Amino acid sequence: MTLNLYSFIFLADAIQTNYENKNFPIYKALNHFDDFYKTVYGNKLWRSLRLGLLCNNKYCAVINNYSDPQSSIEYLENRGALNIRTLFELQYEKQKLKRNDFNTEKPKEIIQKMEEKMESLISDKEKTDKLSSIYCKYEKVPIKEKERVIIEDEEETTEDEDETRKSVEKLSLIEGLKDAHIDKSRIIHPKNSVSAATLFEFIPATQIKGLETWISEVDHYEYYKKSLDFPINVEEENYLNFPEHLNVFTFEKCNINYFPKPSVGSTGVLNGGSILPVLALDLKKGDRLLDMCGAPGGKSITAFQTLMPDEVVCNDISLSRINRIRKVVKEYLYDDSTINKFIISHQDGLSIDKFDYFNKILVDVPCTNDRISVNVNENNYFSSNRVKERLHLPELQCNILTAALKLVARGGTVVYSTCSLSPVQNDGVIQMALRRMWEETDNEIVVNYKLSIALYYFRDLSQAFNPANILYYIGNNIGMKYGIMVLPHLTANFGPMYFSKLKKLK
Ligand SMILES: C[S@@+](CC[C@H](N)C(=O)[O-])C[C@H]1O[C@@H](n2cnc3c(N)ncnc32)[C@H](O)[C@@H]1O
Repeated sequence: MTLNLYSFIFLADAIQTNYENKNFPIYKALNHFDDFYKTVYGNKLWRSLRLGLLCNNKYCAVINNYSDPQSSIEYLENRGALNIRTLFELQYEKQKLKRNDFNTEKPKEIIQKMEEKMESLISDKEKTDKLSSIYCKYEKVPIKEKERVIIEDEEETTEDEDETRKSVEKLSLIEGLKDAHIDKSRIIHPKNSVSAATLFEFIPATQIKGLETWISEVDHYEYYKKSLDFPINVEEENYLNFPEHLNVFTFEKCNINYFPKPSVGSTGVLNGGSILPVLALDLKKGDRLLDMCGAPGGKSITAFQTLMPDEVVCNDISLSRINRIRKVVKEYLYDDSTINKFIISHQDGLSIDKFDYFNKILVDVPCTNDRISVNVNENNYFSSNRVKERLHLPELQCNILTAALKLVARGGTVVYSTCSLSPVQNDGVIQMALRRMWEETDNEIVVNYKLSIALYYFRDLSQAFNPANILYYIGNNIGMKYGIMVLPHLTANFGPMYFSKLKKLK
């Protein structure tokens, strides 16, 4: 099914009724995000994200190599689904040809052929833009009165005005930095890593302790924004090793087809953004992977399906969620020889003490899970009995990430991810954890900048994840410093999914 205006109106109508009761956590969550994310993303982008969050999200199907992969692949291909690996490979090949030998006739022909092939696979940009403009104007989901007035009165900003605003923001950041006390003697690997000034400017989570009642997330964000700085010039790696045995299918932009219910064990269906943090792990033969907050197991199982790691430990603190992993594993990895390589562990991630054992750690931390928060009342972080827990999330996230950075073997990689749009839970936590590592250990950690975008220096999205733009709506100019963000969008309704890659040099 291809998305058109009518399906959009239908979707928007369907979601309206859920927001009538102001005591519902989903109403509170939406209200909170309206206040906070408008200041972060700007009114126009937030309205588009909001609509994406409120509509059905898009999925990916991961082929189970322990079932009958070939027939599942054929089945999905016949339904018009795309293998994400094929898209990555095509796009990389194109990039390489353009880079290496752009002047000879042959590569040009090949590039043209590839472009034709890509065009036949993905929707044309014109269609996507048209759709975006339709749903950005269409507002059916309730919004607060004061905001409604602003929206109605608001004039659209022109591109020129946007550029001016960006350069003013950039200038004020640079000005702010001039005043900062920079102790240059403490800067490690100035080219590759985070400067001391950056680390020390950020408000530590511990200082927020006890002040939750009066530091709003918006103020926290303002504080954090001040510490965005410095241009980075590193050798970039341009290509990602897409594991050859990992087959993940989805539909192109604007196509909102659903996957049919798979026969048990043949394919696993997961939120489409989830595959990207797994790819960021860059799994190699012999790796030992710890998925520190692993339940219900979607990412662990995807990592296992690469057939690369010697061992995958899927850990979680919650027994009920651990039981869910057990069920999923029974369905998907029923081969006894594989069970020994896929280990389920039930403990607090903070107390795991197998130091220097794992060379890859995934920390998919508990977070506000924005899509769930605005759609499901049950067990919602915005219910009144979970306020404190919610406000402590960045602190918990920072503790878990710091524990993973301490645990991972030297030379190893930690990938941090959330499904929140909040910069405090994303780049903010990375920055807090880097600061703690700096203070508490002698380790040298670098954020893998090949994966990051620095808005204020207009660096492009890294080459490595460039092909993902074909399927996902990736936030290119949204001020992300340490990671990549998949944004919800009606034409590609994945995410939100933020991920960042950190390496322990020594
Ligand atoms: C976002 S979910 C993980 C989803 C999972 N990675 C997947 O792809 O299916 C976060 C998980 O963190 C777990 N968690 C929270 N605190 C934890 C801790 N201290 N140690 C380990 N797990 C924790 C929660 O129980 C929850 O299952």
